Amino acid sequence: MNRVLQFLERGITSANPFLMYLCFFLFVLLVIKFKTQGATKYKNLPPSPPKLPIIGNLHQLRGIPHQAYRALAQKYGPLMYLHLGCKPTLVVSSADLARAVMKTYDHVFASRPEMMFSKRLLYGLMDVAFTPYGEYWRQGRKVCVVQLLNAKKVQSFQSSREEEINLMLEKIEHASLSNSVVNLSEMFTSFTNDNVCKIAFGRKYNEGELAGRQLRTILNEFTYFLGAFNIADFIPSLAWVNYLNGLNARLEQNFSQIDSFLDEVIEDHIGKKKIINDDGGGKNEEEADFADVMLGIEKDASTHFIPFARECTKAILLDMFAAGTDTTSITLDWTMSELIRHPKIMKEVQKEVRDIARGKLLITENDIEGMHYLRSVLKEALRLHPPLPLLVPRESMEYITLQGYDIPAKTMVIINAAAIGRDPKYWEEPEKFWPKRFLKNGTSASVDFRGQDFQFIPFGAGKRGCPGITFAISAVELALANILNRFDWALPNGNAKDLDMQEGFGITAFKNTELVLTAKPHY
Ligand code: HEM
Repeated sequence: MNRVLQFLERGITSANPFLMYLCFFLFVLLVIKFKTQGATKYKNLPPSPPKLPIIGNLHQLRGIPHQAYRALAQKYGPLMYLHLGCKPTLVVSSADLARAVMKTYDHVFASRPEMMFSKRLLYGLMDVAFTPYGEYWRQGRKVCVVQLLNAKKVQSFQSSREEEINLMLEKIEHASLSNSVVNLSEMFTSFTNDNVCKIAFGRKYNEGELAGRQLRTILNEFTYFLGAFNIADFIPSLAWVNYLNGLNARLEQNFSQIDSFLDEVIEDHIGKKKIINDDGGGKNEEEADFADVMLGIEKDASTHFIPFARECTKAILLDMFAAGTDTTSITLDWTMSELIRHPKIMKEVQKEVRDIARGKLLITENDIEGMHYLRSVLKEALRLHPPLPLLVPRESMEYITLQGYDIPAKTMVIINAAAIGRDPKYWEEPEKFWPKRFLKNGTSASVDFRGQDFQFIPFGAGKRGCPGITFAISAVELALANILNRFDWALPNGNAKDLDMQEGFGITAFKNTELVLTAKPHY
């Protein structure tokens, strides 16, 4: 969010002198308005750093947001009240407070703030992840869980997952036999995209190099907008800057590309005429994928409290894609990066995997059951590198007091899962990659990520907690076990300790540079 100043600067300097004067005039008006505003009616707000007129605390958020919030929390405490422009924001940075927000007062904090870019791209927030709390959210989430994300469903996708893993292994083998390096980041992205596409849309939508690249570019742009800093959300009177710097045009272009893609998916499904009812009562239940189910619901509105329109179908399909692909491939990226930097741990986990595989070329899900060390490695990577370090922002639905402080209704709530995952109060040697902490007799043996242990919340918790945990974990474990079983991995050149571990800037904490390795077949 330190981008706010650069952003304004870019928008303003690219304009003509008249616009610069207009801008200055508006700024003066805004300062006067700010100065003359009555004092807030809440006197006992949580601690807050000093703020500036108009931008509030935005200027204090330099660099990667979760790191900036963590640095501020070290000074102002785990419950901090910021003004991000005009948006009052509560930043939570301790496990106890996260429990208060996501468990004790979950019913108060279960909504999401409205952000303009998400609203435009998600058909007016007709999705699940960004939609406000209410009956529409409840029903949308239920459909996703019942039709796609519950344990039984996830298990039924096993063969599809294994097929995709096999294809990834073949690609890696091909690269290794031709002495080429393997761009693992790219492999993980296409594996997770294909896995979700096949299960949710019935087929892959990236066949052919060009189509694949185009789809990925469109989706990258989409994810960028979901996490982009939008001046209009925080200083609405400066919304016009987005016209000047071209952001609005880019947004519209992205929306129209995504909409065309979803039209194609839907046309394919209507063409196949295998629409079923969401209660599973239709004829071709066996063949039906998630898109079919959504279209069935659209047709059969009588089964629902709120009728689903075409926009709802599109938004929810998009949600599954957006929520389920990047997060999963980022997890794989960081896990392999940590293993490369820790060769001893890499050897230990490979030994466990290979002892269980006993020469099998394709590990199946049944084999994973006994791989406790592999699971600890994955947990440790999620602890140090939660793919959504600030989860997805929440919003309070009514006034409440927290630890004696006033929290007004409609306060945006940011939970710093990344900072909590490294809090020395809960973690021994918190900065160290040490998977054994999660093993039997380890210091965090009983700690899990399913939303009961608030020091470890990479998937969030409570009503808005991630419903895709089982879907994600089954793909990640299977992919990891197989690539560790089949290949020995190394950096093409250089010392593993020098591997770039910088994070990129966005809603997801992706690795700033791609992970490129050499793979040597083990068998
Ligand atoms: C490693 C992979 C994943 C991670 C780390 C992750 C993490 C998260 C987090 C932190 C949230 C917000 C939780 C909160 O506000 O308390 C979330 C929400 C959500 N996730 Fe995931 N997720 C992953 C994979 C998936 C997958 C595979 C799907 C579906 C295919 C999915 C679907 C969703 C949905 C629909 C929501 C919104 C829930 C709501 O607002 O009610 N996620 N996820």
